[in-house]
Amino acid sequence: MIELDAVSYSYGDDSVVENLSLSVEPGEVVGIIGPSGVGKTTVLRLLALRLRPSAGEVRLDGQSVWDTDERTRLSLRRQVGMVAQEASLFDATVARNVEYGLHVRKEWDERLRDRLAALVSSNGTPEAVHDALDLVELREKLDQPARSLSGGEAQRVSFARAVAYEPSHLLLDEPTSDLDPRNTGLIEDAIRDARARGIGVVVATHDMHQAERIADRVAVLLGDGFTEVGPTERVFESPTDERTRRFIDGELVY
Ligand SMILES: Nc1ncnc2c1ncn2[C@@H]1O[C@H](COP(=O)(O)OP(=O)(O)OP(=O)(O)O)[C@@H](O)[C@H]1O
Repeated sequence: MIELDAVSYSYGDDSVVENLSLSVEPGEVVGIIGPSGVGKTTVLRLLALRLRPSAGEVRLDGQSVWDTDERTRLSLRRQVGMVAQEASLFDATVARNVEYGLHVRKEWDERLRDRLAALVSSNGTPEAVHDALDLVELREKLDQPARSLSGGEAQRVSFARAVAYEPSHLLLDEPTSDLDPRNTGLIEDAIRDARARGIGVVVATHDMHQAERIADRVAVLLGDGFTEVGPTERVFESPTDERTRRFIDGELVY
């Protein structure tokens, strides 16, 4: 479980979020919804253990991440996968791109090296790569150069790369913002599959309908903090906070 406990963050003197608390359990999808520029990416980077909060505590499985030494923190960080808003694939095949996540782990983790050796299938591509590409329905593109993919396919490969090394948590920043309905549906299905595998998923989105479709719980980020965190249906149907209600009803314009 990842927990933010009364966390604040500032870029220089500019405070972005204050006193945020949120926990993400294995096997649940949490939606972070809020208008553009409110700080959703910042919250994801705090959850990804990449930004050190200016106040408060970030814990992974009960361990206070910023109170450990750097080596421990790096190993904790490798348990958390993050997919940025823009797909950033390198100029190689789809399979090599997905394998990349495995190699990063492999360098640092001897146990995974052994496991990978056992998993390599007959054509030399680790089974985890096939499996991850199946999740986004792109196995047939294994040998295709990544540069030849459509935008939607590239997003799906980025997703596959992040799940390939089986993170305990997966953080997705606007995963479908530029995608057509079919690619959006495929990514949303892959999110549900990741949840079924026990991964704790966080999706930052300004698309409230998407949050309604896929999130078990939502955290509504307005101003410098969460106005409300709770089960999706309850928050959408009967928000307890007046600002949440106005945001959901489209009355709050940013
Ligand atoms: N590296 C940075 N240095 C200074 N300010 C930053 C930096 N990154 C983000 N900000 C500012 O912090 C605020 C929150 O940004 P953030 O990217 O977290 O918002 P967001 O909700 O993810 O936005 P969007 O939905 O448009 O991606 C913005 O005002 C942004 O300009």
